[in-house]
Amino acid sequence: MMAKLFRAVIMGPPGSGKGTISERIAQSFGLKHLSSGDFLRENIAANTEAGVLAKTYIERGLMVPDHVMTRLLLPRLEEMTRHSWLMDGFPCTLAQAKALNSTCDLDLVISLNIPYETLKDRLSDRWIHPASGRVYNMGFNPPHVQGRDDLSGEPLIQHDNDQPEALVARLRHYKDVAKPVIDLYKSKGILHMFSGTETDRIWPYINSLLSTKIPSRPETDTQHIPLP
Ligand SMILES: Nc1ccn([C@H]2C[C@H](O)[C@@H](COP(=O)(O)OP(=O)(O)OP(=O)(O)O)O2)c(=O)n1
Ligand SMILES: Nc1nc2c(ncn2[C@@H]2O[C@H](COP(=O)(O)OP(=O)(O)O)[C@@H](O)[C@H]2O)c(=O)[nH]1
Repeated sequence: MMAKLFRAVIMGPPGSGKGTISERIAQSFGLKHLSSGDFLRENIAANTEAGVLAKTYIERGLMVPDHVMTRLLLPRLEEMTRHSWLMDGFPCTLAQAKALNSTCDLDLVISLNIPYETLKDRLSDRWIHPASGRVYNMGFNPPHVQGRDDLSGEPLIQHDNDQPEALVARLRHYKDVAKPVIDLYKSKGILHMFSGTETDRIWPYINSLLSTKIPSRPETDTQHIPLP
């Protein structure tokens, strides 16, 4: 018999560790990690209609509008009816949360609450391998060779909007748009908030929460199937 499917969302401001923790969850529990940022970048690279549109916003440092995000993400989730997944970076707004609600029932929402100073330090030190989305931090998880991706050896880059000047505005925006989303999930009784300054100290709590919700690794046999 197939294990019950499990659907979760991870929320948090830029730099809060969504990507890092999502990778740990995917590894430990066999959920598929869906990253809205990676998905946007794939669509931009493939020049899809929605990708071309999304690019015009991202290039200007703006959030992609709700209707573009939902048009991109919801069909993808509908293809995932037989998978357990963890979504990172979507929903960002109440409109996105409502659209997601009409597509599927979430089991759990993780919200990361990390102090501003910590976010600032982490992001100014964040290096990314653009092709894969692999993320490094010069202190926390440095690449084996400085400035190079561990697997491909290709150069790492930094995002301009990870620098402190852009961060204050990004955080303010996150707080404004995330509040009603967090309230919605709180009212549904599925929100779990984690606070702290170190991923390694938060992780054991998330790990034990998920262990109570996902008794055995679901879909261990399908987790390596490439994304549809
Ligand atoms: N629901 C979403 C998710 C993402 N984006 C946009 C804003 C980002 O600039 C871009 C890339 O998404 P990422 O999640 O990869 O962006 P960051 O890495 O900059 O965000 P974070 O720092 O939160 O990981 O897509 C958006 O408009 N709406
Ligand atoms: N110093 C430090 N860096 C961390 C920690 N957790 C994550 N990072 C790094 O902080 C940056 C932001 O993390 P990321 O997972 O990309 O966050 P996201 O923006 O929420 O997806 C990355 O460079 C991570 O490698 C931590 O506990 N300490």
